[in-house]
Amino acid sequence: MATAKTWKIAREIGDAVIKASRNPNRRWYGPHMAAAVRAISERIPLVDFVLEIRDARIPLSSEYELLRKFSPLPSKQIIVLNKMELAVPLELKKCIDYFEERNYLSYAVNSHNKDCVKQFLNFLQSQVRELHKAGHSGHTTTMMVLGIPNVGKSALANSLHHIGRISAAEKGKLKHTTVSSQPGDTKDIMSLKIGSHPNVYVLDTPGIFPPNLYDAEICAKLALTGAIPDDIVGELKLARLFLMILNSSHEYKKWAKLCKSQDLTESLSDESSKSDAKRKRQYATDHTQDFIVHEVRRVLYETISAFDGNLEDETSIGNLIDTQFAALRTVLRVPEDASEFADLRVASKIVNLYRTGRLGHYTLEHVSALAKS
Ligand SMILES: Nc1nc2c(ncn2[C@@H]2O[C@H](COP(=O)(O)OP(=O)(O)OP(=O)(O)O)[C@@H](O)[C@H]2O)c(=O)[nH]1
Repeated sequence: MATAKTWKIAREIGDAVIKASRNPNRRWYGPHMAAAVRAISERIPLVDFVLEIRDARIPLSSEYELLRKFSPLPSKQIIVLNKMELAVPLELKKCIDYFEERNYLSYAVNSHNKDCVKQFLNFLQSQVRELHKAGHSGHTTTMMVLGIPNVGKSALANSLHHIGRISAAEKGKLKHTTVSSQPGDTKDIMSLKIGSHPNVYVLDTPGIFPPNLYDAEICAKLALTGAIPDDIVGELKLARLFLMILNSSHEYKKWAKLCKSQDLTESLSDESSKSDAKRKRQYATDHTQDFIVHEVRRVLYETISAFDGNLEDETSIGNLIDTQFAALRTVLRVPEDASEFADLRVASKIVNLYRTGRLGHYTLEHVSALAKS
């Protein structure tokens, strides 16, 4: 995953996903996906651009394989590596170079960042101008946003629509396409205007997987990044896989200063100190979440640093993860009486912290692996 190593737990997760995809009661490729594929295939010959959205953490595994099945395809196809802030910056740069060397147009973006979306919009406008110079005669340019579930298609379409250069009257009637942390929530194609003079529209589409998934390692990456519904695998396994990756990476070393600097837990418990009381007010109100993240990082750093087992060995790391789960219960304030579900609650929070980028940057596949394909 983060390295070339394939963990046993990753294979278990991948196998569970493949099994679910073939279970007639669980299959996500149901009638709604078949209908969405039909609707996309009818409209795709009419659009000027395709924006293929991928997850920057898994730039290959999040490929939208179905794209090659549609015909005719517009000549302009852009690979958009979304959630760029969650990936390792150097790996992202290598990935963009990798696509460029193979004559793919690609662009990295964070759909939640206004400046980043503005720059992307400028890039799209330049592509529209190129299209017009090349003889595109229409007054309207249409781009279709495609991708597997949960890669951020709707979030990007919304951000482009909100930031786009459209008239004040139109700004008063802004639309929203559904953004959700659950995969598969976009059900229909929706058109959003992102520019005027000339008019530019994006068509947001439902996320689609191919009917059958085969590769367990790819499926594990899709599950960890949130493309597959969590209940198929269970958050416990996902959290353990993430900790496996974290424990065998160097990311945690960035948190060394958290232990060397003042211990926030101790300082917060010292009610008599005026400055501590001030800090406590700060963290107990608006910054509770920041404080928890700080503490989670500290606990992870300390448990890894104190570990004298083999960080290359899965069974050995498994023991470390057990210790981390126990230590995280306190930090994450999992109530004592919830012991039966305590690990589940810890797991759920760890998965959430990972997916929102608060536990560091992880690119789960590297250009060296891509180069083999
Ligand atoms: N960190 C981060 N999260 C993002 C970004 N873009 C989208 N998200 C989050 O990713 C999740 C999925 O976003 P959506 O826009 O609903 O994804 P989608 O591809 O339209 O999903 P489907 O409806 O399954 O096709 C949501 O929780 C978003 O807030 C991004 O650039 N960075």
